[in-house]
Amino acid sequence: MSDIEPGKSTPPTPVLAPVITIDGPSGSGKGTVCRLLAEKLGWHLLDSGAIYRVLAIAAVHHDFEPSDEDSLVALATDLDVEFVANEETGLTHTILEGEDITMTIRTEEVGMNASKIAALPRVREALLRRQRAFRELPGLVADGRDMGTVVFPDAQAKIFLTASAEERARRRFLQLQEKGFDANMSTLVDEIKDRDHRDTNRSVAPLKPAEDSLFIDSTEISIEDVVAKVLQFAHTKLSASEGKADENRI
Ligand SMILES: Nc1ncnc2c1ncn2[C@@H]1O[C@H](COP(=O)(O)OP(=O)(O)OP(=O)(O)O)[C@@H](O)[C@H]1O
Ligand SMILES: Nc1ccn([C@H]2C[C@H](O)[C@@H](COP(=O)(O)O)O2)c(=O)n1
Repeated sequence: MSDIEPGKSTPPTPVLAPVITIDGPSGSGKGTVCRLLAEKLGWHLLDSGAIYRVLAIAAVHHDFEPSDEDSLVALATDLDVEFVANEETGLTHTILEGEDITMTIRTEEVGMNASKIAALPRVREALLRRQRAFRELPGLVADGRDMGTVVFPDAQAKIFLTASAEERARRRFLQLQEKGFDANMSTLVDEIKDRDHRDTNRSVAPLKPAEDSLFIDSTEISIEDVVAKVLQFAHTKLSASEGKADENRI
């Protein structure tokens, strides 16, 4: 027997927004490339690293140890965070428990703490729904470590973006100098390698390329060329997936 009552039409199937994922290690350019891509396409943007960073700051505010999984899961579940776009500055402000933490979330120290709590399986689980809620029409560009492997395994186009540790440290060095901070190249290389090791070797959702991803090494490629490569790949994949959807409809 059919579930549909006579005279009533079939309810429309909800349309899942398309997703482009860019995963990769710290400083490979994911954030920059995702932002440019989202602007070009007019799509939403998920900076998943920012969520782990906010949680790391909240943990310090609440005096929780990075190993206190129960407390961190509770904090992650009810995390009081807002990402507010400022049209004038073009900046997205991060507001945690009413406090603007936009300037503090980008430090290496916060990145390292985020990497530590991100290794806890139940913390990752608690943040899944929050990340998936960013998937809205017309589409989403998602930046992180496990976007293509765990959070959006059905993404239409997956990219793994990397660069040598030395080049990533050099980029971070320039970024810090621009902001007027002191930095030391060899310390930055060590910190980057340390974070890579933790993110790659954790038991849950480790940093690795999804099997169906395009691998780009940006060590010697400009930002503009990386964006062009990603756009070309995404167009091909999105056209193919639209074609498949049409076939299934016939
Ligand atoms: N291909 C590139 N060539 C030169 N500089 C680049 C390239 N890609 C990114 N950069 C620069 O490197 C710095 C780091 O880039 P970005 O913040 O996008 O990296 P990320 O992968 O998002 O890092 P994180 O994961 O730590 O947030 C920025 O200053 C950016 O302008
Ligand atoms: N999808 C993600 C995003 C981030 N993390 C963790 C690991 C990173 O070292 C840290 C900070 O991320 P960044 O802002 O530098 O991209 O957060 C993760 O495990 N999974």
